[in-house]
Amino acid sequence: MALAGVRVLELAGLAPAPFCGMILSDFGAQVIRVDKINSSHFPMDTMGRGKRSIALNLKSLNGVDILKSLCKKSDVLLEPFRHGVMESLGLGPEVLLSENPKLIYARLTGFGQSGKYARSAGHDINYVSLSGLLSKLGKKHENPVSPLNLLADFAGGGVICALGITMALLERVQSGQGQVIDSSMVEGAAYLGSFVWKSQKLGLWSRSRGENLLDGGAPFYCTYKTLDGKYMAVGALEPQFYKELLNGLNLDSSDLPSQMSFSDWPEIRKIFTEKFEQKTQAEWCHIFDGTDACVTPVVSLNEVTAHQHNKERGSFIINDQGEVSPRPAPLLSRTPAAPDTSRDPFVGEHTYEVLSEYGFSAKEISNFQTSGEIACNTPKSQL
Ligand SMILES: CCCCCCCCCCCC[C@H](C)C(=O)SCCNC(=O)CCNC(=O)[C@H](O)C(C)(C)COP(=O)(O)OP(=O)(O)OC[C@H]1O[C@@H](n2cnc3c(N)ncnc32)[C@H](O)[C@@H]1OP(=O)(O)O
Repeated sequence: MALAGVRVLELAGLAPAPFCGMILSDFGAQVIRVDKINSSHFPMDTMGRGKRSIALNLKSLNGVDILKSLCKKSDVLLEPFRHGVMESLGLGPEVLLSENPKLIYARLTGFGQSGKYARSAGHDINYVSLSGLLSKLGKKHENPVSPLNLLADFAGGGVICALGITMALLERVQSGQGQVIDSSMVEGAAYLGSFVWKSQKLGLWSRSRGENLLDGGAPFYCTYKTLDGKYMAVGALEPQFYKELLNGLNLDSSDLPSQMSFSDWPEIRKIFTEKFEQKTQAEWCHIFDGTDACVTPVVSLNEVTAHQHNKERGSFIINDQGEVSPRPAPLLSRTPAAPDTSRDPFVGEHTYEVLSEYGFSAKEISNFQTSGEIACNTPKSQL
């Protein structure tokens, strides 16, 4: 796998850093999640795939020293706390990079390491709001709506941070040096939205929220309800594809206003709405599948594995517990990801194993455990 041999320490966090760690693990890195000793055995991290867990009390001097020892032999440290937390633990970048100049120290936060909000709490919706993008999301005359917590937490956070880490790993091959990655979800989300800024001159966003080409305003770029209460997604932007949409709907373009006449969009939408309500989703799929009309079914999470296209590509995987999840993307031809199919680790399940691997003696580990600086949980004790 592409990241085989890369050793990552991921300090346990909420959603973005666990996803970043899971990406690295899916593509072959050895990821050790560092949990608190008093966490529940069942971690909040639902993205522990392929990771091992150690439970370490970072509020103790020995706990900090253990983490420092692990960092000396690691390639990447991924930390998810607000600015200042690592410094107050004595684990700031200056300290860890002076001990291991090759370490890549990735800091995945909402607001970044500087600026007015750097020490403030926040969540995805706050980061997307500050990025400018939330102002563009939602329906006409309604409040902005956040698209689940996908945009900042996962796209602008987990994925962008993983990109930063892989770029830093690549650069390190030449320079032999690590570096600090300041991955702000506000900036990551905004960066993903570069098209929104850079396409303003095309007039794509000149109207109010929900009235533009790609924000639900256009009747040929939105969803429609079908006879059986399901939905179809329509993305027939270009005239040649729009023509195919009209063909499928059995409409004659000469009976309709022009595609790009903004003022006629409500009328066109009404006609399309009435049409789509006349057939079931399966019937529409039968009509549109294999055409260039850019019309697809809105598939639910439960239906996703059964869809023929996804099936043919094996786009979703099932783990040993029968849980469905997306297969890691993208597909690398020679060194594809090979996601682990076993269950996620319990908190502290691998403390003993990992500390032994990193050179601690059985006696030291036992002493740390007795003094509450680490916790070792065995799978047996969880049953
Ligand atoms: C009814 C309950 C409802 C809860 C439901 C929860 C469901 C979750 C579902 C996922 C939701 C995802 C949502 C939408 C998100 O947006 S997640 C993204 C959140 N934001 C970020 O990750 C950005 C960066 N992080 C942060 O800003 C903050 O960590 C936070 C998320 C606001 C949380 O703040 P807070 O809990 O105060 O933590 P921090 O200030 O970061 O400090 C962490 C404290 O924990 C300590 N700590 C850490 N590891 C250890 C350890 N191993 N051992 C001992 N202590 C440890 C740190 O030292 C620090 O302690 P202290 O400085 O506070 O004393």
